[in-house]
Amino acid sequence: MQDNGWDIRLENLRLGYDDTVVLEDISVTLPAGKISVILGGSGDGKSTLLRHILGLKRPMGGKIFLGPHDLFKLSSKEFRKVRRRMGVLFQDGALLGSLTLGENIALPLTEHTRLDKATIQKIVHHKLELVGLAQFAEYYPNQLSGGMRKRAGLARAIVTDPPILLCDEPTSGLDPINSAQMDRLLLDMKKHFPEMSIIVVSHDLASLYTIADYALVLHDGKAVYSGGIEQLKGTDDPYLRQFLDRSAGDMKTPDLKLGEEARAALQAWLNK
Ligand SMILES: Nc1ncnc2c1ncn2[C@@H]1O[C@H](COP(=O)(O)OP(=O)(O)OP(=O)(O)O)[C@@H](O)[C@H]1O
Repeated sequence: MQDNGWDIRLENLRLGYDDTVVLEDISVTLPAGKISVILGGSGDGKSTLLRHILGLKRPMGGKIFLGPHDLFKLSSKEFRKVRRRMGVLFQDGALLGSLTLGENIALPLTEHTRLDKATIQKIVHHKLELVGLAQFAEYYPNQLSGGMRKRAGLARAIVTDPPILLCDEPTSGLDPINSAQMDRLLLDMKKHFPEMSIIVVSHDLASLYTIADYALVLHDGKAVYSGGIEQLKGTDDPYLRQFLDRSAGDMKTPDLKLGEEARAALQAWLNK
């Protein structure tokens, strides 16, 4: 299976659940060797798109190509093979509490490969080094901070050197220092794996400006922007501007008055 540079190509995608269409007309290529950030407001379909790219759900229409593979045309054996070539960093790191960090990170290799123990240990150590956790291999997840658990989740996601790395809200729940560290790590991943397609679902605009080469913005069931980050920064599209400037647009706080009578009654009760 050729692993070099898997672009993710979405062709005329229509995604949804039962009779409800969530996203339509999505035709975008998320390029290999770049960090693409998928942005959108709550409920705009980011997780839905991620779920489909992961092959967990079949599109209502259109195609998803991962590198040369037309995801939903593969035989079940090929499908499983392709799935294994996707590293996923889940929001909470998704580590198993009963296993040490080293064992957690080794898991995809012990489960899916016949590599010998010494080789697995070497790979695990290398990945832990990449995320700055080499000395914590024997620790259990509950002995680590949230930021460290996310970094460990990243080490596990890349343990097989996958051509595709999908990260779901990698900075959510992290303080600014840990968020900046995670951004740095994702940039390091790009350097270390120059052909990897790194896809990040995020709400975090600071992180977007730091890590993204490419952005896909979802809104109202459509891709309202797909392209380079520099063009996005300079956009004069009103929705995108509002989104990027985090403004509430022309929404105003309504001028509601409680009314003298109610205010007086409240005051009287407070003074009792
Ligand atoms: N399993 C499901 N069954 C039916 N509808 C769903 C399901 N999951 C999500 N939806 C609907 O699909 C739409 C998009 O949801 P999705 O979770 O993809 O948005 P999101 O952009 O990831 O939101 P958030 O940022 O809040 O996580 C929403 O209207 C949601 O209610």
